[in-house]
Amino acid sequence: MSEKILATENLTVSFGGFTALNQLNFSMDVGELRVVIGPNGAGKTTFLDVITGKVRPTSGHVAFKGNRNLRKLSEHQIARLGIGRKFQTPRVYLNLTPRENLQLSCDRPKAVFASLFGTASQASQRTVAGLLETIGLDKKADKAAHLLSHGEKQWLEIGMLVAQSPDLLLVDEPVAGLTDEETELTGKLLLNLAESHSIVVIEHDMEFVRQIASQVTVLHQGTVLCEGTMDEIQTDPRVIEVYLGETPEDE
Ligand SMILES: Nc1ncnc2c1ncn2[C@@H]1O[C@H](COP(=O)(O)OP(=O)(O)OP(=O)(O)O)[C@@H](O)[C@H]1O
Repeated sequence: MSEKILATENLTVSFGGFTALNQLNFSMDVGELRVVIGPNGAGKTTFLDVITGKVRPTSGHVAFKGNRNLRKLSEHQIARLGIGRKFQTPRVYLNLTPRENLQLSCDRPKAVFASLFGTASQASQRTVAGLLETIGLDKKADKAAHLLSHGEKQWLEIGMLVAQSPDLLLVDEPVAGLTDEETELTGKLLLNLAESHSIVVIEHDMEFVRQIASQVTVLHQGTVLCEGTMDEIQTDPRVIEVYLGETPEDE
């Protein structure tokens, strides 16, 4: 049996009387890139919130690398176990350069001191140089981050997450507000990272989902409606019905 990086078991989250996640069972293998889609309010963000410890499950479990005891851990402790999350809006230090942002993310908090005093180790300098190339910002490495486009800031933040060597990357709507060209480059970046990371991507842009996804999970009313390849889910009558009789591209 293949090793699971992430598994949820009958995961339920209720906010007062409202059930945002309802007995959700989900699992993915180590090294997998999984895209999670679903109509507005399906529970996608809550799903990420409960994995990262921001929201506590009302019942059920989240297991990360086989560890079912996440419930007792703080958000910070869960992050340190190896889960990195990319929020929709980039959170980079705008007055620092991409190189400095990445240096700060490598091996915190030691790197804060090292990068402030210009003494980053050769190993961390090499890691940063490699990351700058991976995220396509090597030519803009030493310009202030506020001069970057929205897409470039998104890539920088993805690079900052990768600098912390997470085992699992959670990426929430990475192409919202990006140009078509930036969207395509983001897809290439995620596919490149997927060669060495396990990644969950939440996304609405169906063309982008088709570009990156081999396996798609459709959430609806807090539970898994179906899973499969993009071709399988796009022709699944349940998915078509959930998207109110429209094709998922219209979402
Ligand atoms: N803290 C909260 N208190 C009450 N209800 C909440 C809370 N957080 C989320 N919800 C509700 O839970 C449901 C699922 O929300 P969630 O944000 O997870 O959906 P989503 O699939 O990410 O939607 P979208 O695509 O619109 O971002 C929504 O109806 C939302 O209003």
